[in-house]
Amino acid sequence: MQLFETVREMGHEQVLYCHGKNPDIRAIIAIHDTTLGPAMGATRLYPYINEEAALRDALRLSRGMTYKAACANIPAGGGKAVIIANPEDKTDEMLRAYGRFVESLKGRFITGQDVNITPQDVRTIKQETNYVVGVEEKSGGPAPITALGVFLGIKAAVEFRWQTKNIEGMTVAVQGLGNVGQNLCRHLHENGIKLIVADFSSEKTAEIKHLFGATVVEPDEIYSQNVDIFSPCAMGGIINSQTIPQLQAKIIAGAANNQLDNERLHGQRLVEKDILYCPDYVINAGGIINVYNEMIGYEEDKAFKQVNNIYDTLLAIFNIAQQQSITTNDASKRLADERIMKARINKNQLIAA
Ligand SMILES: NC(=O)C1=CN([C@@H]2O[C@H](COP(=O)(O)OP(=O)(O)OC[C@H]3O[C@@H](n4cnc5c(N)ncnc54)[C@H](O)[C@@H]3O)[C@@H](O)[C@H]2O)C=CC1
Ligand SMILES: O=C(O)C(=O)Cc1c[nH]c2ccccc12
Repeated sequence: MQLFETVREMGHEQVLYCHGKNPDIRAIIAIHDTTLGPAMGATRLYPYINEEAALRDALRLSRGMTYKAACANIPAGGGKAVIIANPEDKTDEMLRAYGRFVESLKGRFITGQDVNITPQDVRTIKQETNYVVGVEEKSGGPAPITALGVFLGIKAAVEFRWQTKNIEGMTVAVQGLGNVGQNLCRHLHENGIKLIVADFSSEKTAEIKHLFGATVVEPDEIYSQNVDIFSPCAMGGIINSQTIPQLQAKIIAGAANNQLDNERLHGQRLVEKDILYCPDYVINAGGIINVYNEMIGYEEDKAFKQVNNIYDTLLAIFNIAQQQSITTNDASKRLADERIMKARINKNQLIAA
C-alpha cells in the first residue's frame, strides 16, 4: 500500500503508529477529519492477519466516523484506533501504554469501547488519559442506544420499501449477538418480529433462542435465509461478492461498521438486486450520539431526540438516492460532505475576517 497516496485519497489528516517494546504494544490511531470537532471513535483490539489489514481497518473505520458524526449532526470529527493483538494477550500495561498515546494527542482524538475492549479495559485506559468516554454508565453504555437506532432504521427502511409502518410478522436475520445484536433482538421480538440468528458463541445463540424464540442457524447459513431483512451486527466486509448472490432479504439494516466490502462495487450490486441498503454509518450512529451527549452533560431528552432523528435521516437519504439514481451509500456521503464543506467554508471565513 502506498501510504501517503492512500491517506491523501481517503482524506485523512493524520495517522499515528504507536509502538513500544516494554510493554509490547502496536496500535494505529487514524484521524480522518476534525472540521466539525475533535476526532471521535472507539478503540478496537483485533489479531489482524497483517499490519496492512490493521491500517486498512483503521483508515476505513475513521473515515466512517467522520461521515457518521456529520450525518447525525454531531459536532465531532472522525477517528478510530486499532490495537494489533490477540484478545488473550491483552494486559493492563498494554492498555495503559495505549492510554498514554491517546493522552499525547491532547483531545484531538477521543475514544472508548469497541470490539474486544471491555468497560473495565476502558477504565484501565482512563487511568492514563481523560480523553475516553462512554464508561460513566450514566446512560447505560452505547450499545443499547445503538440497537435502538438500528431498530428505528429498520422501521424507516420498511416504510420506504413497503409503505407500511407495521413491521409485525416480518422476519429478520441477525448476524452477531453481542452487545448490540442482543438488544436489537429484544426490540424486534417485542414488536412481533420473527428472528433467525447466528453467532460463533453457542451460549449467546442459546440465550436468544430461549428468550425470544429465535431460530438458530450456522454462521455461514445466515446470508441465505428466506427473510425480509438482514441485520449484520458482527464484523465488517460481510456484504461481498460471495454473500450478495446468497441474499434473499430485501433490506440490509444492521449495526456493523464497514458492511460493504467494496463500497462502490457492492453498493451497486445491491441496487441491481433491488436490495435497500441502510448505510452503516447512518443507522449505527446511536453509539456516537450517546457518548457525545455523555461528554457534554447527559440530557436524556436530547440524546433520545437525536437517536430518533436516525429514522428521518434515513428516509431523506433513501429519497435522495432514488431521485438522483445513486446508491444510498453515495447519498449519505453527499449529505456528510455538504455539511463538512459548509463548516470548512465558515471556518475559513472566520479566519479571514
Ligand atoms: N457497541 C456500539 O455501540 C456500536 C457498535 N458498532 C458496531 O456493531 C458491531 C457489533 O458491535 P457489538 O455488539 O458492540 O460487538 P460485540 O463484540 O459485543 O459482538 C459481536 C458479536 O458478533 C459475533 N460474531 C463475530 N463474527 C461473526 C460471524 N461471522 N457470524 C456470526 N457472529 C459473529 C461475536 O461472536 C460477538 O458475539 C461491530 O461491528 C461494531 O463496530 C457500531 C456502532 C456502535
Ligand atoms: O460508532 C462507532 O463506531 C463508535 O466508535 C462509537 C463509539 C462508542 N464508544 C465511543 C467512545 C468514543 C468515541 C466513539 C465511540
